[in-house]
Amino acid sequence: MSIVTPSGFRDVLAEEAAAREAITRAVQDLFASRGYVPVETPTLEVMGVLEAGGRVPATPFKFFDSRGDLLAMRPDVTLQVARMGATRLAAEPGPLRLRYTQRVFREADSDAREGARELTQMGVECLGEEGPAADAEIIGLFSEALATAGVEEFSLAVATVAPLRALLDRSGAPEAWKAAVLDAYHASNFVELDRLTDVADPALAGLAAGTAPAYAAAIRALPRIRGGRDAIEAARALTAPLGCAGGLDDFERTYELLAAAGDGARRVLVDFSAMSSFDYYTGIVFAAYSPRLGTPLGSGGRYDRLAAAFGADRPAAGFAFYLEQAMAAAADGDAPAARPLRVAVPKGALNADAIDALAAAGLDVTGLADPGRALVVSNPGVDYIIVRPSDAPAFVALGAADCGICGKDSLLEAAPDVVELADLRFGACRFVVAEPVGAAEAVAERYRRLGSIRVATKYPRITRAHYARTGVQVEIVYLHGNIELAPLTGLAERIVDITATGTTLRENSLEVVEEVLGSTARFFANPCAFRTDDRITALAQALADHAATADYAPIPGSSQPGGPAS
Ligand SMILES: Nc1ncnc2c1ncn2[C@@H]1O[C@H](COP(=O)(O)OP(=O)(O)OP(=O)(O)O)[C@@H](O)[C@H]1O
Ligand SMILES: O=P(O)(O)OC[C@H]1O[C@H](OP(=O)(O)OP(=O)(O)O)[C@H](O)[C@@H]1O
Repeated sequence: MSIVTPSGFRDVLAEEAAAREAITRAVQDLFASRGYVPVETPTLEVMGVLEAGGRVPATPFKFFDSRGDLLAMRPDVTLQVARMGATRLAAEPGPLRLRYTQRVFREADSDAREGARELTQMGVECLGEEGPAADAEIIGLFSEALATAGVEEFSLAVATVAPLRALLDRSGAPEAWKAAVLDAYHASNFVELDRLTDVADPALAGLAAGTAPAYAAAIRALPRIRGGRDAIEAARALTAPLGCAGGLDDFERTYELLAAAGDGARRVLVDFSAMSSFDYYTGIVFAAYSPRLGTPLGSGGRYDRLAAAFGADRPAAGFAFYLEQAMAAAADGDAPAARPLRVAVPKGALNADAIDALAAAGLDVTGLADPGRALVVSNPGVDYIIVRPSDAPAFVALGAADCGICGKDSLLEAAPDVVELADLRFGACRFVVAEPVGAAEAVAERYRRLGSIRVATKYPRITRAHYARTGVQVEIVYLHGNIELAPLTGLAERIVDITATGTTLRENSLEVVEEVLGSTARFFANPCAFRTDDRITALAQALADHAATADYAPIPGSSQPGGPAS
């Protein structure tokens, strides 16, 4: 027997437990003073209830009970409160102001780190109220709660989903295109959003058929709008001519109420990219970011239609934040505002072009091309962190770097929570499936006989996704390099690997049997850094401007110069 806690779970000892208790009491007292009453929700929820809300956060613990119901340990409390409001509280006239402190169970944030799987959420839900005053109450209370928890430095990125929903509804676009746009929004993938909204591109012929170009252009521009009241004006100027500005008047009124409350406006940043990973929100959405942390403190929004999914129509809004995140953000340390921008720079094949691009974007790259054995190069205003390209996503997602550069292949493989900001167009290569020349019959025979083929790769996630799409059974052999060796030595029948010139395949008598995807280098940022540090947006723009004029080789075999990955 191993005498340890399960992965991602831990004991909390007295000193920390006392601090947690004090913060919890202070925050719950604040909620109580505003008329919120306590509720508790069950640890387990029927999976179908969680799924009724749309996208659910990954929950690591799902199982069938003795009655055959599929249950999950709650990954979120809002869905449960909406269910409660639509069932046992359905007859209560309301408005209902509910507060809670609950443990939630989540899959660790990334493959790169085995994080906590049990976290403490504190939050409120207000059922039965709507309009700007109700929205301002919730956002203002969120700000006060974080301050009460000891978080001094944070910003609240606030938006409304109303204009995006209206643009999508009126765009005339096929459902598949709308779903792809929402996915790009949810993933904070500006590069993919730009690709999808380039509806004149023949490559999108089927997916975007019938999409009105003016709506596509507005959908592309909207998430780039951020600022104060001027940002609301800009969103109105963009969407009103298309009849999609509904909801912005209320949003502006909410902003005014927050501004009148003083503290609110100092913290609030209007940012139309601030779409949460949940898609049940119908009006305001917001998330709190600390410049000290790589992941948000918490988030919330208005979800008027969620209760309807459970059979009762009732407007609702709320928020929740993580106690553990608030305590980490409140910890002492250097004020990050004054620190240099930390950029993860790939060594290897992408290094020289990355340095040229950063120099063209105006950064001081002195010493970066020849750092010797140094792994960090510090110049005025910027620290370069020299990483293996496949590690760049982890450094940025976990907040050790503010932003970075690596191939789209490395991003797809790591699937990190980052904001993909620019296609830098260098490092063009393509992923292919290859096998020894003349082996086709033997591979087909093996598949007939055994029902699967062995595929060697350095990219198991990309490979698994490709075969899931094509419906072929494979056994993945994970290698770290010289993948071409696998079929030559009998370790596997095929490989999934990068090719650029095709020389390596040719010299090892391998031929391409399928195309998987194309890849170019990307500039990407930590979501918190992106929303708290303006230098990142400026750098992304400068890098994109440079990429637009630079003369890079296109993705081999692609008609689009430096074209995007699929
Ligand atoms: N032959 C190639 N031509 C063009 N681009 C390439 C080629 N091979 C790789 N790339 C691109 O350059 C990136 C870095 O490649 P490099 O060979 O430096 O990485 P690596 O040594 O394999 O590092 P890691 O093991 O961290 O992935 C790849 O992720 C891909 O985006
Ligand atoms: O089509 P080509 O221009 O010949 O390029 C293809 C080669 O480049 C990459 O290897 P890399 O240099 O990254 O080494 P690795 O095998 O160690 O990953 C890839 O894995 C191929 O081996």
